[in-house]
This record gives sequence, C-alpha cells and structure tokens, in this order.
Amino acid sequence: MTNNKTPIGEKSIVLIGFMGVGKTTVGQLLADKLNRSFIDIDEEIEREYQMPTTEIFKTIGEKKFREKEKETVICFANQRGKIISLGGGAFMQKEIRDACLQNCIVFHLDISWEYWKDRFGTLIESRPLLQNKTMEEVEALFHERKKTYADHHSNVMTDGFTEEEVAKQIINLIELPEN
Ligand SMILES: Nc1ncnc2c1ncn2[C@@H]1O[C@H](COP(=O)(O)OP(=O)(O)OP(=O)(O)O)[C@@H](O)[C@H]1O
Ligand SMILES: O=C(O)C1=C[C@@H](O)[C@@H](O)[C@H](O)C1
Ligand SMILES: [Mg+2]
Repeated sequence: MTNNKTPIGEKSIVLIGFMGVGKTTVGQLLADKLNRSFIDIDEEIEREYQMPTTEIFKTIGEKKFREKEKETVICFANQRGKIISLGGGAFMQKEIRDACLQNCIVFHLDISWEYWKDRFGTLIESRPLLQNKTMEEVEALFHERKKTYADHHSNVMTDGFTEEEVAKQIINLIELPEN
C-alpha cells in the first residue's frame, strides 16, 4: 500500500522558517508528542554563553554567534532521533543547509507576511535583528529569506493554525518506524 507520508526512520526532524514563525514552540510540542528529545539551537547557544541572544549580539557580536550556530547545528544534525528547532537565520549558512538536508528531514514552517506582521510587537525585544529596522526593511528580509527556506523536504503553512495544529500537521506528514 502506498501513502503520501514521508518515512523518517530514526532521522532527526529539523524545523526552519522566519523568526517568530513558531519553530521553538512547535518543536517542543512535536518532541513531547513523538517522545523525542528537543534541541533548540538558540537555547543551546544561550546556555553556552550564559546570556540571552540580544546580549550575545551586543557583547560578542553576530559573527561569533553565527560561528557558534554553525558548529552547534552541525553537531546535532549528525545525531538521530531528535527534534531540532533552528534559529531564524541559521539556514542562511550553506554548511548548515547541507548538513540538515543530507542527514535530517527538514520542515519549513511557512507564514505569509500578512500574518507575520502582527507578531512583530511580541518579537522585537528578544530578536536583535528586528531592532533598528523599519517595517519595510523587515519585510524585505522576510521575502529575501523565503528564497533560501525554499530548500526543504516539506512545507507546512501556519497561517490561521494554532501551534498545536501545526504540530499535528507535521505528524500527519510523517511515517514513523514501527516498534
Ligand atoms: N501558530 C501560531 N499562532 C499564533 N502564535 C504563534 C504560533 N506559533 C508561534 N506563535 C507565537 O509566536 C511567538 C514566537 O514563537 P517561537 O519563539 O516559537 O518562534 P521561532 O520560530 O522559534 O522564532 P526564532 O526564529 O526567533 O527562534 C511566541 O510568542 C509563540 O507563542
Ligand atoms: O533570524 C535571525 O537571524 C535570528 C533569529 C533568532 O532565532 C536568533 O537566532 C537570532 O535572534 C537571529
Ligand atoms: Mg526559536
């Protein structure tokens, strides 16, 4: 019998998409539902530097953050059976894209600009890349990055869906190994 589900075996699931689309929230829900361990790359980096991302950007700089991000994603992308939520900018690095696409199943959490722009106010405090940008500049970044997120295994539209519904959509798209 054939179906349209992606058999994932023990491969790790990676969530990509623009900042604030819900990668961390949905990733944690997925991990709970699938009984897999959850890795949030931003949280891993924050734990290592013992400070929030905004502070890392201010004191250590974005360049060092990106280097640590690359090292951290590549380390986890080589592991099996995990749910891994990337930071919004991680997929812009080719080595990260290659490692995730080769070793894991990559889901793009998609959102339209119309939906995303209402989330701006809740995100600005904790996302350094949104600070000191006009809404037009954020919109340009949003559309520019979508071109790179197009490199994925499966797309999940989140517009109008709760975090819980998005997690369920992903579960419906995959075929887990039988125990
Ligand atoms: N489907 C959804 N509907 C409404 N709000 C949502 C949805 N998904 C996430 N949110 C909310 O959006 C905010 C950002 O979510 P989250 O931190 O999971 O995004 P993210 O993709 O991990 O962002 P980043 O790329 O910066 O790590 C949170 O307040 C979360 O509750
Ligand atoms: O979109 C981005 O470039 C970022 C998103 C966040 O997840 C963090 O990784 C950081 O704030 C940078
Ligand atoms: Mg996140």
